[in-house]
Amino acid sequence: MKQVFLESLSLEEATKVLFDNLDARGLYCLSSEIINVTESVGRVTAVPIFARYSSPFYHSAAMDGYAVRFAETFSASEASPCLLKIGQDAVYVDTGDPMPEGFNAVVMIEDVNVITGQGEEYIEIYQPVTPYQHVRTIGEDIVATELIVPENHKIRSVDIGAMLASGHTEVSVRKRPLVSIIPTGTEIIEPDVVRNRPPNPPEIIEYNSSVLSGLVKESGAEAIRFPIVKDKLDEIKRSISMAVETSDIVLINAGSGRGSEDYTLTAIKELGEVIINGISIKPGKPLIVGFVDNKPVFGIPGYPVSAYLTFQLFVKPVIARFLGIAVEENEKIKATISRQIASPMGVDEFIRVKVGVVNERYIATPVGRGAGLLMSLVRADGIVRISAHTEALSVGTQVEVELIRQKNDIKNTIVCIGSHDNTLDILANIIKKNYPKFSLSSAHVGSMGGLIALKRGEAHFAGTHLLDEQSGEYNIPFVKRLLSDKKILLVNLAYRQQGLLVKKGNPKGIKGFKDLVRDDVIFINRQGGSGTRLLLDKHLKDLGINPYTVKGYDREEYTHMAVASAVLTGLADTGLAIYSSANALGLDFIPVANERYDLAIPVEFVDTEMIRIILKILREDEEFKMAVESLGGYDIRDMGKVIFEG
Ligand SMILES: Nc1nc2c(c(=O)[nH]1)N[C@H]1C(S)=C(S)[C@@H](COP(=O)(O)OP(=O)(O)OC[C@H]3O[C@@H](n4cnc5c(N)ncnc54)[C@H](O)[C@@H]3O)O[C@H]1N2
Ligand code: MOO
Repeated sequence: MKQVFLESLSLEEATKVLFDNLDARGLYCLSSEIINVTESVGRVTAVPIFARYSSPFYHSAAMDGYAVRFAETFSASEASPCLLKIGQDAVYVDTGDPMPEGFNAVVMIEDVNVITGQGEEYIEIYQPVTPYQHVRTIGEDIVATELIVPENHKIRSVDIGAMLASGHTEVSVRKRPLVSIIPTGTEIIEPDVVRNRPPNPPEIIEYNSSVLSGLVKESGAEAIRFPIVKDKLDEIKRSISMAVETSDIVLINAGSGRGSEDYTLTAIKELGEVIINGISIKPGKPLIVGFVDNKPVFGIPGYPVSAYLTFQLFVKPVIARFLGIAVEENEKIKATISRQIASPMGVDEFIRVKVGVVNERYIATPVGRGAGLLMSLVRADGIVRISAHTEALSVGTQVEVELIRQKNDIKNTIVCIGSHDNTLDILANIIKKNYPKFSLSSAHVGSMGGLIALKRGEAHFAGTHLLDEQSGEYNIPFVKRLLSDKKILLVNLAYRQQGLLVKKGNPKGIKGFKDLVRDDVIFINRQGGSGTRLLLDKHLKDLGINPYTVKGYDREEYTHMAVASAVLTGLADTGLAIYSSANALGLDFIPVANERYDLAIPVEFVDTEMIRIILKILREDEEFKMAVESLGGYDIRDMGKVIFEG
């Protein structure tokens, strides 16, 4: 059965519908269970915990020394010390010892002088002792009956200590919600299958259920992963029925769309009731929510980012409700957006961003937007919500970013915006390995985009390889022109070979740029403003080729690897990219130019720890040099050398 309509609710409407339904169905906190206090970290108390005993529960010595009766020391002074007989008027105690009966103060061992006379030992005290000096009195820490932690409190290690100290060995906690996760899809295979063979089309390695399981555990619940279910209505219904019997919440992953093999909606409808069928958010639009046997059942969309977001927005709050706690919110910061983002009206869009601190401003750079791009989440530092009423965010707009990484990590992120080069990944790894406090974030917007980012103060450095048509000189003319108001240091990273990538064996017999106009040759281009694009345009111009006679000239990719991948998968016959990308994917390479790739660094940053680390690696790190050379196609003779300063 094909279902075409999505009655999309807004995020707020959908949230209200869900929680109203939970209210109406009487679904609040789960019941409780008794567990050992020692195993209770992370659990949520179901009752308030009051101290059974005081701590300490007897007066005890707080210091090593002598227990005394303070009244006997009133007259003590330097000139006439008070003499107390050990064993009678002074009793030796160690820290923590119960105070001997009748004694009410302790003098530290370093403040007395022990003297011997007539076979007896005495201590000399030089000043009066105050009542209960250096004595931990009963209940100093915890007084019997006092509240240790309230109900609905997430237990931390220190709480465990206080519960034990006050006489509790067991604690009543909320049951962990059991969340069943059912991956669906005829094309989905268990990850183990690819241990011994590569995956074949149309297979997809199943990973969403593991991501969701992790999120479930992080939210304080327990995950039960069901076996993969094929796209068959009966099988899906059977799994849901089993799941609702044993769990509190059910997640069905994929099949929430409206394709011919998407059965989630029908399955929930036939077993129970659907309350939400689509929401106006992106990604995550096809979310389905229903109830089967009074248990919430979520149809989580198949695309990984959609799955992640709908979990965070809808499932996590339900887990929190079942646990009786408030949803833990991530920290939010204000940041300046470094790239224009258009967003459809009427839809709340969630953009993943990288965040860095440049010149004491938070800068947010969007990463890939597709709902299928799991790496956009792996790379992201935060998420920006673009409201349904906003059509576009222009460069420089202040936005609120919900952080999904620690603020401190973000402060120690070295921000590189500019041209893409595979060595930047190696650099990122060496930085993390040798200087774990720091990390490198590189956004690939092309050489020109990188220089513009430096101009706007949005990056610590930019990778650039811009060939000036007139002078034949790399980078310097562009830095002078675009960054005339800034002092810039150009430091060489490497010389690298650019060339045409073709499938192994060069099936179309491509020899050079002249072949790009052939009818049977489809090209894949790089985005405007990238150095590679300028290189192509210069060569086409020199050869008198009109770019629009090149088929595929208007299809743009953002990285060398994306070009290589387009050639490998047959989306294009050829594209211009660096040798290492051909090498990485086993493509043939027709060299056309040897270009200089430099790092443009604003002089104001040269003395920062971040840039000192980068320069040190370029100049001294043998491991880095070897790794770059092993990529192939790089000449590192000038690596780390200052090419220009001005
Ligand atoms: N004609 C339309 N097509 C689609 C629409 C639409 O409105 N009209 N919406 C798109 C959106 S938005 C989403 S999101 C997806 C929803 O897809 P489903 O929930 O039906 O999921 P599938 O199509 O079965 O799978 C999509 C995709 O997700 C990956 N996947 C699925 N399960 C797993 C898993 N367990 N582990 C890893 N990856 C998984 C896989 O790449 C699937 O290809 O529909 C769009 N289509
Ligand atoms: O809305 Mo879908 O969830 O973008 O991927």
